[in-house]
Amino acid sequence: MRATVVLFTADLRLRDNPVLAAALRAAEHVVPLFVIDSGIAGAGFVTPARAAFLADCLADLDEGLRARGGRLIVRAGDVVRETCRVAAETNATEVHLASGASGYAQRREERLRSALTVDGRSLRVHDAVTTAVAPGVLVPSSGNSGKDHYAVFTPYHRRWSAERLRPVSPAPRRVELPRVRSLPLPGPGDLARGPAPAGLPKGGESEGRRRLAAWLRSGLAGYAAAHDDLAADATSRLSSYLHFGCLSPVEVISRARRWATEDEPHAGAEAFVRQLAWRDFHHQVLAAVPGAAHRDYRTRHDRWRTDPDELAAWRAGMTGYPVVDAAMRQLAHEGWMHNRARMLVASFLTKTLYHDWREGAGHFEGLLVDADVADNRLNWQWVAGTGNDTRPHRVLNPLVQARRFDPRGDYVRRWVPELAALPGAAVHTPWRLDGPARAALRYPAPVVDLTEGLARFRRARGLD
Ligand SMILES: Cc1cc2nc3c(=O)[nH]c(=O)nc-3n(C[C@H](O)[C@H](O)[C@H](O)COP(=O)(O)OP(=O)(O)OC[C@H]3O[C@@H](n4cnc5c(N)ncnc54)[C@H](O)[C@@H]3O)c2cc1C
Repeated sequence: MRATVVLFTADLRLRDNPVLAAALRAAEHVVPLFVIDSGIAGAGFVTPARAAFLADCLADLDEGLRARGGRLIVRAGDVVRETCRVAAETNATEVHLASGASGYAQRREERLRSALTVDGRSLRVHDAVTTAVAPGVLVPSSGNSGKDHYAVFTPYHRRWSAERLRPVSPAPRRVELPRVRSLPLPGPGDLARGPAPAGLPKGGESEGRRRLAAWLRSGLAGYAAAHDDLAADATSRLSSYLHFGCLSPVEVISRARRWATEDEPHAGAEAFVRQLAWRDFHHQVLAAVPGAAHRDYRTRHDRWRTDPDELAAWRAGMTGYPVVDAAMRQLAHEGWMHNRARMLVASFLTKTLYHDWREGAGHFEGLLVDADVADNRLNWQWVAGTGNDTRPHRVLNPLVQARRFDPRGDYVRRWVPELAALPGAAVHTPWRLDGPARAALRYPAPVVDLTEGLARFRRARGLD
């Protein structure tokens, strides 16, 4: 019987997975393979939070495959060597893989293609698996964008919105496997050392689908009005499920759009789908400019400050600016942070303190479950003004942001217990308390004066 291999990467799902569907069409026997990739672990990308989430994803995928007559085959080591080995052991003629945007994913694809060709096998790469619209599909005809990608979101979004998405496909009924050796399914401790954050969500396709259904039922309607409200926690929290591919972006978008037309055109669905366009936007930028993971996309000739104490205070949520500290503590506790909070802590680090965006991106990657090279690195660059923001020098004032997006102070009180007794918006300005009340809080004084920070940034960028 003919066999083919599916190499699962950032597409850990059975439903609406074009990679798996194509492999099943191509051969009677399919080997669903996951390689615990020494290259990814070696790059420090498998943190305790992501290891715990990934272990859940693999267990759920295995369960789904077993219910269909198969199971997940697990190997460990160099991803190319192990994949070729499995293909040889099972006499597979083809390997199927989802395309990826990062430099690592692009190199993996090239290496795999050459190694398989040497063995007389072929690699089939599938697009629109990890993104809704594949990088390179939408290319600007002219203007202030790159040649092979859009550098500005608004025109990209216009084209993206008009794009017809492929139809959503169901999970396969049966997956038949040839005889093949597998390692046991890894637990979190086999993938990374150290404890995962206490507030970590469960990973996997089943959990992702439960959350998507609940979100469409009772979250989406209020999204446009409430998504920026820090205390309301009114966003989908689907990012980690999308990052690991437990959910298909095509399916999420299609269901949100269908929900909107059933319930008449809806601002909530539109605003939500727009955020998913941002995701594709960053992926197409990174696919065209993989070096933007490490280098300025648009240099501003910054000579970033280094101050280890300031950086440590920012990381620990001890800057003396309550909304910044609340967000940094939420990150440490949950492995997730609200988008508005990500923007304001990133602006605080890169503009008010004027530290290198790579410091912040690296810290986020150490803790975020949804940490994604494209979304993390390019959002950091967007906020730092070295990326695709059309207003690269804007600075978010944490006090103004706090009053606007946490007007009653509930978000801060939830995450900064030292300040829990301060009422209403007074929680945002603890430095205004008189001496003894202030000292009793055991909460640090601000690490920087906002006016001075702003002036320093403007001087550094040559704006004054
Ligand atoms: C400095 C910084 C770093 C970030 N790092 C990441 C990251 O590593 N991984 C990641 O998935 N997102 C990242 N984001 C984007 C965004 O903050 C998260 O996707 C969002 O907070 C996830 O919560 P949610 O699923 O509830 O989002 P929702 O508001 O429900 O949005 C729905 C989905 O749209 C996508 N999305 C939303 N906003 C953005 C955005 N600005 N850019 C790209 N995609 C977006 C996500 O997939 C998200 O799940 C970052 C943003 C900033 C400012």
